[in-house]
Order: sequence, then structure tokens, then C-alpha cells
Amino acid sequence: MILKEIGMRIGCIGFGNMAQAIVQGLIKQEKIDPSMISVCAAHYDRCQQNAKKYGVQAYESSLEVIQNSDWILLAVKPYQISAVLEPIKEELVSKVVVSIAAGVYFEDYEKMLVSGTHHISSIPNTPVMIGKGIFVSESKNSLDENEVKVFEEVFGSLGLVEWIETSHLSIAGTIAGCAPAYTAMYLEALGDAGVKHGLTRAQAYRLAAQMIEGTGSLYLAQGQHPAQMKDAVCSPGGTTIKGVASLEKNAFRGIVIEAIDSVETD
Ligand SMILES: NC(=O)C1=CN([C@@H]2O[C@H](COP(=O)(O)OP(=O)(O)OC[C@H]3O[C@@H](n4cnc5c(N)ncnc54)[C@H](OP(=O)(O)O)[C@@H]3O)[C@@H](O)[C@H]2O)C=CC1
Ligand SMILES: O=C(O)[C@@H]1CCC=N1
Repeated sequence: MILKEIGMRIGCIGFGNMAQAIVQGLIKQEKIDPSMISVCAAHYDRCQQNAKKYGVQAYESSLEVIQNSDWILLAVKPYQISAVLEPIKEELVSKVVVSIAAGVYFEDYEKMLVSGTHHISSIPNTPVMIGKGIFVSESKNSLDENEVKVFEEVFGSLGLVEWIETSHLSIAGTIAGCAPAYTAMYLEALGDAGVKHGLTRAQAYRLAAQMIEGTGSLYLAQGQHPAQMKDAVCSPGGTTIKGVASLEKNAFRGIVIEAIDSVETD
């Protein structure tokens, strides 16, 4: 489904890191012509500069974005949602609202939007930019059957659309949405280790990134238990098991779980 063909226009209220990642992804996947995307942000000058990078249209107000769009991506910080929606909620009744704000779900929007507004809460991650992302999407939503189909086709072109019950949305969003940061830290750490031992930084990052992508893809292709994947690398008396022992000594898995806990108990 190419949005141009069905005449669907997308508007972004908030055009920061995540909205730009989605817009880049949609343009890269040739789902939509940039001319059909409208955006606004708090600072118009910065928004104009960012819009120019992708060839999309920047507006000064969210009202103009809504007037020029069919689907609205709500991409401001979670704590700003309520204030941003209040003056425009009447205009959203005939639109489809897609929220990407972490922690703001169906029941919250039922209180903030006009009754009957079609809306869905979804937590994406930055790899949507290159079609390898995730949209953790709340099963409970008020889209009609056709809109759900469009949602799955359009945002599914940027990666995996995973439907999740509200009670598990937060943890799913943390694994999918926050962990790219932790994975980037792991990438950086492997890069530092490579450099420490003589690789150029570029080589070290290239090797580490390909390894991370390959390991994830291998799991997705075969569904092997991660422990089996680990065991297949550890030759008896070999090199890998020494690193495994060191990671275990430093509670590698424990600190990862603790990091996720710290997000969830916030
Ligand atoms: N970054 C990520 O990886 C992920 C982010 N999210 C969610 O995406 C949302 C945006 O996060 P992120 O992109 O990281 O944040 P950014 O700070 O990068 O972007 C926030 C955007 O909101 C704009 N903004 C602020 N106030 C208003 C307003 N009153 N009206 C219109 N626009 C406004 C800002 O404008 P200006 O730049 O001019 O200040 C900016 O463009 C959050 O709700 C977050 O939870 C979800 C999953 C992953
Ligand atoms: O850090 C944040 O708040 C956002 C939500 C998920 C990823 N980034």
C-alpha cells in the first residue's frame, strides 16, 4: 500500500528524534511522498530546518498540520501531551491519532480526546529509520478494521508491529524502545575494547555492529534458545568461555535486568 495512491497524508505534532526517524523510514520505504507529510514543533526555525532535510512541509501551528493531514502522529514528550491536545482535540475527531509517547495509553487518551476519536498508542524505536524497527502497539485502540489494516501495512513497512495488551505495554516498550540505547552502549564498549587492542575505531564498530545484527537475525531465523546460541560459540577450553566467565563474575545478565527494572519502577 503506497499512501500516495490512497491519498493519505501524515502530520507530525512534534518533530524530534523519533518523529524524524519515522518520517525518514516512510520516505526511504517509498510509502509516502514527502509532499504529503506536514510537521510542527515548539521552535519553528528548527522545525523548518529539519523539515527541509526530508522535503516535508513545516507549519507554525499544530492546527495547520491537522488541516493538512489525515493521520496525526503525536510525537511530543509524554508530559506535554495533555496541554498539546487540549486546544486541538475537536479538530482531531475526524482524524486517526497515532501516539508514540511512552506511558500514555488508550484509557489516558479516552480522557483527553473527544469521545469517538480514532486513536492508537504505539511505542516505536529508532531503527524504524531503516525499516528494522518495532512498533509495540496497544491491542486496545479505537481504529476501525480498515484503519488497523492501514496501520499494519504502513508502519509494518518500517519493521515489526507487535500487538501487546495494555498491562504489558510498558515493559514491551522498554525492551523495544529503550534498549537501542543500551545496545548502542554495548556497541561502543566493544568498539573501545577493539581499539584498546589495536583495531581502528571504524573497524571495531563495523565488526561489532555486524555481529549484533547477525546475532539478532540468527535468533529470528532459527528461534534457538539464547543459551544454545551461546554454547555453540563456546568451544571447550576455548577463548569465548573465558569471556563468558568474566561477564558472569560481573553479573552481566543481572545488571541488564536491573537496568530494565529501573525503567519499570520509575
Ligand atoms: N527517542 C526514542 O527513541 C523514542 C521516543 N518515544 C516517544 O516519542 C516522543 C518524542 O520523543 P523524542 O523524539 O525522543 O523527543 P525530542 O525531544 O527529540 O522531540 C520532541 C519534539 O516535540 C516538540 N514539541 C515540544 N513542545 C511542543 C508543542 N507544544 N507543540 C508541538 N511540538 C512540540 C519539540 O520541538 P522543538 O524541537 O522545537 O523543541 C520536538 O520536536 C516521546 O513521547 C517519547 O516517549 C517513543 C519511543 C522511542
Ligand atoms: O527515553 C525515553 O523516554 C523514550 C521512550 C522510549 C525511548 N525513548
